[in-house]
Amino acid sequence: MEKISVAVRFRPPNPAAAAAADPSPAVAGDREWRIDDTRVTLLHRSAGPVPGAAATNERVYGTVVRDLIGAVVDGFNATAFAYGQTSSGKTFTMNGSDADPGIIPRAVRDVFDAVGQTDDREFLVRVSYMEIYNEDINDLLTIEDQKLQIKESLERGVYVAGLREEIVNNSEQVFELLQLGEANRHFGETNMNARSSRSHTIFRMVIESSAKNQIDNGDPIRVSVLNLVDLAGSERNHKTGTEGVRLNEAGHINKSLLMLGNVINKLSENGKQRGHIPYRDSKLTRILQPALGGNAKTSIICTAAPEEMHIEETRGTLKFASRAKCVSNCAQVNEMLLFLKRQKREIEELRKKLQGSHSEGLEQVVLKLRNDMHKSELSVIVWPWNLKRKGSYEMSLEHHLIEQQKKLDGLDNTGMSGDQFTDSTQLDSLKTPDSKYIPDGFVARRSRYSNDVEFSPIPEIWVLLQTKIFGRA
Ligand SMILES: Nc1ncnc2c1ncn2[C@@H]1O[C@H](COP(=O)(O)OP(=O)(O)OP(=O)(O)O)[C@@H](O)[C@H]1O
Repeated sequence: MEKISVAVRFRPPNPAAAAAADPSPAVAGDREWRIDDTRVTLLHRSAGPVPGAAATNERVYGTVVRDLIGAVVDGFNATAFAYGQTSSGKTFTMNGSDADPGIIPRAVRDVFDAVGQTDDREFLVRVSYMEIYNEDINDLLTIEDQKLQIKESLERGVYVAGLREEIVNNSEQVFELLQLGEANRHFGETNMNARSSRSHTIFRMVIESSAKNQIDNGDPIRVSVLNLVDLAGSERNHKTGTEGVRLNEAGHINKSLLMLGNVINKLSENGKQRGHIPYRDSKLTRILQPALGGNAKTSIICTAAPEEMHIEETRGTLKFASRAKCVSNCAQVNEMLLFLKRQKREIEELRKKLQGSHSEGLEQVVLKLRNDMHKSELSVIVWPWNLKRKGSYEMSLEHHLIEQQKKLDGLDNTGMSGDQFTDSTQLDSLKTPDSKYIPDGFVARRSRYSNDVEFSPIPEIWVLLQTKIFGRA
């Protein structure tokens, strides 16, 4: 069991947004936050200067995210997300600027650095990028608004059906995809933020790996998922001045954040008292379920605005931080030994049959093996990996299969019932590693999920023990 890591970050004062939200002259108020290493208190100005070193994205990343990346490459699931009121710096924290890149670009580079430095394993990395906008899930890597559905299966756990996943080999490819996703993402102007996120975004990297030259021994494949999440910010309509479309968006944003708060509250309660955890109350909590009390290492960066006028929102954010740091997760390396062994055995069987057989029984053998592969969801899940790993061997094997299929098609179609045989689309899917056929999520062993939470008291919200708090410059 491992507690969720929480950092609190105060952005620098933002006079423009503050003035828009409160046109009175005393924009910053008479009081200021005093920020020590693990403590935040509101003081009158007369109490003296506000301490706190400038918090760069580099520092935030190094404190609560960098370690997650090593863990993901080792096979653990991990999630990092930014939470806080509107204009408090969530997007700045996740995306950053050219001068100070945020968590996402830093994580992407570190993933590929770690992959490059791991000499004894081979890797396959896929990425996806989605947003939850007005409770609809959109794929940011495609142009249309697809309104994707959340599904659940024993093999995959909770996943988003139809989400595009791209195989990537280096950071630059990922940055191109991120750029595409950013262009499709919903932003809008409010009084408090000229470029306010109107949706929650989830950038995901799926990392598969296997020990080099060990496939014959049936070594396990590791599949882990890294989620980097930029939440939309809670907002008060009288401050943001929203109406019409923006008001409707704000309603959805606030509601889903409330649901997230409810899940965190429940998880932070005593195990015996907390009862049902309402993950299903919003798409956000459903998708983040493994990160909240489940099989993942999780870090949360709570962002806050320093102006006194935002005291209530900051208080709410600190309260959320206090609760979140009491939640325990149960992260384990995700390995898939049995499935790999089974697939390997099938392929070996096929290869031997194809080598030794010149009889008409060959067709039946091919049918059976194809049917077995079709039935095995996991063989689809590891398909891109296998294609990469065994390269030309498997491609030639497939080519052989397709040739056999064509022959059979020409000879006798009547023997191929729908559930027994693959159609031409499925044939194509086996022929090329088209991302359309790559499953969306990872394979979760649900028995490994645990909602157990260690019980510890919620501290005073002004005293966030062991929480790293970053002050302003
Ligand atoms: N630590 C920081 N250093 C410098 N500028 C910052 C920092 N944090 C935020 N800003 C600036 O403050 C403004 C608001 O930040 P940002 O858009 O990241 O807020 P947000 O929390 O994502 O808001 P929303 O919920 O409305 O999307 C931006 O102009 C951003 O560049």
